[in-house]
Amino acid sequence: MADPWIEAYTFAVEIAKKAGAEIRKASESEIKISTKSSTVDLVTATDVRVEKIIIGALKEKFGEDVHCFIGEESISKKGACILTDEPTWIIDPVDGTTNFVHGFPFVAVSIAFVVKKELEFGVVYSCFEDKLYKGRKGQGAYCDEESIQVSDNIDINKSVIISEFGTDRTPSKVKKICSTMERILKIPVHGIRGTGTAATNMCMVACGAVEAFFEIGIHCWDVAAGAVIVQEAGGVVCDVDGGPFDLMSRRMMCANHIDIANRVIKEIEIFPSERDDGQD
Ligand SMILES: O=P(O)(O)OC[C@@]1(O)O[C@H](CO)[C@@H](O)[C@@H]1O
Ligand SMILES: [Mg+2]
Repeated sequence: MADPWIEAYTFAVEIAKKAGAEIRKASESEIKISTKSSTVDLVTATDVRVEKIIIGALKEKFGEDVHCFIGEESISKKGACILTDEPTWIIDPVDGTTNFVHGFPFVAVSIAFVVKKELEFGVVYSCFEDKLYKGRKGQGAYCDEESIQVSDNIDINKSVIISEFGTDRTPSKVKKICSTMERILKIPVHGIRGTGTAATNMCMVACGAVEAFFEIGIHCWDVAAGAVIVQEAGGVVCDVDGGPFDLMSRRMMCANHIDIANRVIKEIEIFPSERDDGQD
């Protein structure tokens, strides 16, 4: 049977690179900053413009009303993200906006494609590193054209874990995030890192640079593409309580091996987070 999504996969790689070039060009001019859910949840005109470029190119290529779209900067204006069985693009045009504003060189374009609620493929372009990560269901994961695999280290005491502080400054949440970081450090692990973009963090798991990444408070557009790439690189993706991964839950754990995931999960102090789809 012909591969129905190969053209979409190839085009996603092409448009991610074009979007990355736009981000690099925009970084050379003054960046005007606005805020969203909190004073530290930043958005710029580049986020909005790059998302329009990506969605516009996809609609031109595949037809105006053929696919559905969940984009960070368009959806957030309308509220809940409703994922149907229709072929759907899940897009974060600039993952790591704070980094983009500060010139911290980890900024990713994240494009995922979901069919019948199944992740079909994911593309993450780290545009200042000029590294293109991609993964297709059943067809492996790559960085540029090189096949990538998760780390083979299953000794937690020899692991590096990624997590983030997020953009919610509610004191009770900040306390739980910091306490979780302290508990993980004291396992002990070799270190805790964070690039400031979930998509790139997941690619660090996929290419074996770290053993695990988890975060509560991310959105579907931050992790959809990375989830495919980690799974296709031989890793596991689940909920922060060890249950099945739920794309709309705004929480995620990914790791090179279930034993590492479960060991880190023991230290996570979970706090509630509204779902992307608005369900309870
Ligand atoms: O708003 P952005 O930049 O698209 O994404 C937000 C984000 O970069 O912030 C988190 C850090 O807490 C990341 O995990 C997540 O990807
Ligand atoms: Mg973003």
